[in-house]
Amino acid sequence: MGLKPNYTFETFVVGNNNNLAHAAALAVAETPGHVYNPLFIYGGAGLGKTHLMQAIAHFIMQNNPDLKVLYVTSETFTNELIESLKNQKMTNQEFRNKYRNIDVLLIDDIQFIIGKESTQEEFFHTFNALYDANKQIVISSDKPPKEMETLTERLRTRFEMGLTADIQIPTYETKMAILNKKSEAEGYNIPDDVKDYVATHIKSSIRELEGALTKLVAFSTLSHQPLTVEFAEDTLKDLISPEDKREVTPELIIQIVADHFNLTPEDIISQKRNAEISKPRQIAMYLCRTMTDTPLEQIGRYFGNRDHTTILHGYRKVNKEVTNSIETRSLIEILIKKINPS
Ligand SMILES: Nc1ncnc2c1ncn2[C@@H]1O[C@H](COP(=O)(O)OP(=O)(O)OP(=O)(O)O)[C@@H](O)[C@H]1O
Repeated sequence: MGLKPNYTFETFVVGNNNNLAHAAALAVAETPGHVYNPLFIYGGAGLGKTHLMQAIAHFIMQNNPDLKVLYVTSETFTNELIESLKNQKMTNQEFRNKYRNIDVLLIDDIQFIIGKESTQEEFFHTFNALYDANKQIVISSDKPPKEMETLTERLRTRFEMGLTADIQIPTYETKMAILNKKSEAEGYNIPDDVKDYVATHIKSSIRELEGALTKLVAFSTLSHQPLTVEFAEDTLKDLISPEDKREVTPELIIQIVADHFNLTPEDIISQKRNAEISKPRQIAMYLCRTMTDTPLEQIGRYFGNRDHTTILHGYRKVNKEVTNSIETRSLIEILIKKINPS
């Protein structure tokens, strides 16, 4: 049934992004069919749904070996259903026996069956047969039942009958704990500042977090280079996607421009007209126009409710200087690097 041996509760790091899902999974594993039925776990890609589902399967198989446990992806369920309808490999009766004569059904990535009517229909009957016999059902999905648009109402209400638990994006602390656990398990020796770099820059998926760690260790071993933050920056530049970089906003630009000229953001947005302030202010306006998609009216609001024509004037003035003066050009380049360091 394709279980990964290391997808157990022991290797699963609990953080506040997944503690409800983890507690529910453990409760279900300890007393299948008696607590939350079905248990519906949802969350984004690579956040640990499969790991948790398989941990339930491992736990039950170890502690309750008489129970029949079946873990499948909804893709396998669909493919086997199609085969059975065509009477290939298995008959429809064999299909039903396989999915109904069990004590625990764990079905991963249910979102793949929801667009297909005949599969939904068959799953509906499978669900009812198991549920009526007090058998445990665990389902995972990338979104909660209420957001699954093509799901039939009768399946939606069934999915919501037990407990719905989500897994969120991990916090920095959870990511560090996962990196530590994984390094320990694999015998990696990774400096703390490198782990900190990875945990700070990989934001949305634990799969990517693990991938980054493996890549760093492999590349540093192969190239005989020490594992430093600089090495990590260079090696991981393709993995760190634009959305993982910090967002450039007018506020950030105003802050950085103010810092650069030893001013405060309040100076920049003030009505003061002396050149030491008005010049940096126009540079900030220029950078807001070129580095963000914020409309001029909105930029005006960031600059103490100035009119959009004032912003446009500031932008044009600096733009002209950028074309004509090397100093202004290099100043702008420095500021752009400070705003968007990668
Ligand atoms: N809390 C955690 N502790 C330790 N490892 C974790 C944790 N969460 C996820 N992982 C690891 O991250 C990787 C991705 O997890 P998994 O495959 O379970 O994600 P998923 O949510 O099922 O993703 P998908 O929706 O793409 O199927 C796995 O190697 C898993 O072991």
